[in-house]
Amino acid sequence: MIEVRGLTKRYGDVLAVDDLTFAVRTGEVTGFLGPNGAGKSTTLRMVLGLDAATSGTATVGGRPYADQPAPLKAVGALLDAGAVLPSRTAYHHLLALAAGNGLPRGRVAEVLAEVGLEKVAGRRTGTYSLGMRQRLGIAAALLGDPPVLIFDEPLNGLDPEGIVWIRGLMRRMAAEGRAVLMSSHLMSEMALTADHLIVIGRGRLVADTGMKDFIEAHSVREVFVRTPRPAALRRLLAAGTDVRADGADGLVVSGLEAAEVGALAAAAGIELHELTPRQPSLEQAFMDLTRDSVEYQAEVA
Ligand SMILES: Nc1ncnc2c1ncn2[C@@H]1O[C@H](COP(=O)(O)OP(=O)(O)OP(=O)(O)O)[C@@H](O)[C@H]1O
Repeated sequence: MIEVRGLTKRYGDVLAVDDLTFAVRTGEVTGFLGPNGAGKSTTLRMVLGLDAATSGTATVGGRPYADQPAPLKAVGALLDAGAVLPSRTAYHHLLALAAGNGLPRGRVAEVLAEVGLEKVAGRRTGTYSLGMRQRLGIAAALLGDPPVLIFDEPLNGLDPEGIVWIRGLMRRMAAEGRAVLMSSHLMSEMALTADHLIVIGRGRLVADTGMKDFIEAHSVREVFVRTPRPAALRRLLAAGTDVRADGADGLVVSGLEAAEVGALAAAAGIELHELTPRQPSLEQAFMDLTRDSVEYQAEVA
């Protein structure tokens, strides 16, 4: 439903998006990941016709955004939740959008209910919190009941209840057969929400793969083990195994399963107080994969 082919954007000397090709399928939530400055927002702006591509194409449902006869019915997007007139009420903001796009007024009440803003719909948006503005932006995206939804950092400013709500909304929109593309830097939430991932770094495609495959392919399986004799266990495990200390009596072992570590320790008579396989995380996989394409980085101990 969203197709990006050879998409490139140059700002002077900066190659913000570099020959990017990917597709976003219906019935799935696709996570759009990349370090700061990777080119995510620039890509989304080009898909939505807000920025002209230097070369390449981006289409939604087979057409460039500019050629959509009814854009809000083709694609709903939340890019910048601040882009609302502060003197307008949420109700009038949505009503103006509906009128301008030939949508029935009844949709306004429906989407306000969907995002939980009915009670505050008569307030000026200038008085809204960031989380309320995010919800209003999502209401606007849903107004035309589009088959394609694009959300740039929709979790910004949302409280824990709001984050869980977004997760449910995205999953439901995908289950209804829509294509949902969402960017976020919150990896734990992305891991719970997305089925598929598009990862970019310095404007280039780094990965286009299923969530599970991505985590498995880019993370190392580790086992945490606690013992009163860490030095003895370490000597035992040394050959071919990567072992590092974690606290006074803990070791993190990669390259062996928990059962193998347990068996080796038992055979040598080394007492264990804990033996825990560590689940590989999206965060770790993402950081390992994009380490070389991070532009702005502080040293992390
Ligand atoms: N209007 C512009 N003029 C010049 N350079 C720009 C412009 N917009 C973006 N860039 C540059 O293009 C690159 C990609 O920026 P973009 O905002 O698309 O990244 P991003 O992946 O969305 O980052 P973040 O995660 O920080 O939001 C950056 O180097 C940025 O400085």
